[in-house]
Amino acid sequence: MAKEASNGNSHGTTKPPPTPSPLRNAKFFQANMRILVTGGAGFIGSHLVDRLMENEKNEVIVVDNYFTGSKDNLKKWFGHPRFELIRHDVTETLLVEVDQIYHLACPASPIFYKYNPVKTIKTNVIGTLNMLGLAKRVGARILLTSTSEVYGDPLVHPQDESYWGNVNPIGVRSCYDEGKRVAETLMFDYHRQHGIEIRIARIFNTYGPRMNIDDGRVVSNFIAQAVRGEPLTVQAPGTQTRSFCYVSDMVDGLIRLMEGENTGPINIGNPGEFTMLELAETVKELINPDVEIISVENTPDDPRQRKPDITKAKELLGWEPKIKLRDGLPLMEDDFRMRLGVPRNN
Ligand SMILES: NC(=O)c1ccc[n+]([C@@H]2O[C@H](COP(=O)([O-])OP(=O)(O)OC[C@H]3O[C@@H](n4cnc5c(N)ncnc54)[C@H](O)[C@@H]3O)[C@@H](O)[C@H]2O)c1
Ligand SMILES: O=C(O)[C@H]1O[C@H](OP(=O)(O)OP(=O)(O)OC[C@H]2O[C@@H](n3ccc(=O)[nH]c3=O)[C@H](O)[C@@H]2O)[C@H](O)[C@@H](O)[C@@H]1O
Repeated sequence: MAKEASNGNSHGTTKPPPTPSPLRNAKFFQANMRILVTGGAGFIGSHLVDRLMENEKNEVIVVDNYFTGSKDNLKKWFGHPRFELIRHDVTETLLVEVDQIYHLACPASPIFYKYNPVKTIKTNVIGTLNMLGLAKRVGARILLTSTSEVYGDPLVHPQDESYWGNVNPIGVRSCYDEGKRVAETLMFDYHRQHGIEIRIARIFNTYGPRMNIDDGRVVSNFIAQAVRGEPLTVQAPGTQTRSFCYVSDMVDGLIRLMEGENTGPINIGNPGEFTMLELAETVKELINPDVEIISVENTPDDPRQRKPDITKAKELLGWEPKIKLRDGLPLMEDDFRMRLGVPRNN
């Protein structure tokens, strides 16, 4: 029986997890860890798959509907005997036999999650329900990639995991932030009611190679604009802050959370905090000093400040980010220049 450590968030009596498949004790049992990654063709998911595939004991199954992800992100694994890719929408049930589930499937960029808000909420609620049902049937441990958006426009700064948030339930971002809040609730209800082993990561703004060029998120926008020689569009007022985590640090944090004994929720992010104006100035200085910085209209309910308190991640996972923004941006620039076909001048 797997031990489930409490971290103070796991209220009430917890049932033991369901018995894993009898194959686990079979004579010819193959010791590989079968890992499902939903949303594995996306930005963070594909980097996670790369890291999981480095371990020869892992078999990785990706399911994705390619709404914002792309097969291109995974092409180096096509044909690999430990890798499988399935076109599937998580709002439909899925029958696979796995030991762990990293549940990432959900559009993450505001322009994409607002494009079809009803589908976004279905993905968060029905998709998470389906993955929890799968975890229950096969006795798998499941990790949800939740978000700092569960804190809404936070009135507490920096945000620690005990803060319940300040979220507009009927706004244009609600399909995503309220959707993730329900997904977290479902995770804890399955944990308490059915003994499922759960892990919840609250991810703060993550950036790195493979983000969609027209993704709409701020780091990818600014880098694409700087590489193309276009003005950097700072949405007003520009004093709003974010904290940016490089994707390799994020993947490391997610794997530590999955492998550790704490349910979470645990903030995973880089506490270095920047205004959007500071970010634009840094991108301009590092990538293209000739570009202009302009102010453009913002979207409703944009959080005014965001910075993770990562005390819990440090203490419980022994994790903290290693890559500073000034070191991460040039790594992303290389990838964007290659995909945009714009070489460096020097
Ligand atoms: N990148 C960030 O800054 C950030 C911050 C907080 C939380 N997160 C969370 O991390 C996860 C991954 O984010 P990302 O930045 O890699 O985004 P992404 O858009 O690149 O990846 C999401 C993936 O999920 C797939 N997907 C979407 N809906 C699906 C559905 N119904 N069925 C199957 N697949 C579906 C997409 O096609 C895509 O491949 C998301 O759950 C997101 O909410 C990301
Ligand atoms: O980390 C998180 O929890 C969340 O962060 C982001 O949401 P957001 O912070 O709004 O991301 P961006 O769209 O990159 O916006 C960041 C800031 O940059 C500003 N911005 C964006 C784009 C742009 O061109 N210019 C610009 O100034 C926005 O107004 C906002 O204040 C992600 O897109 C969510 O998926 C994720 O869950």
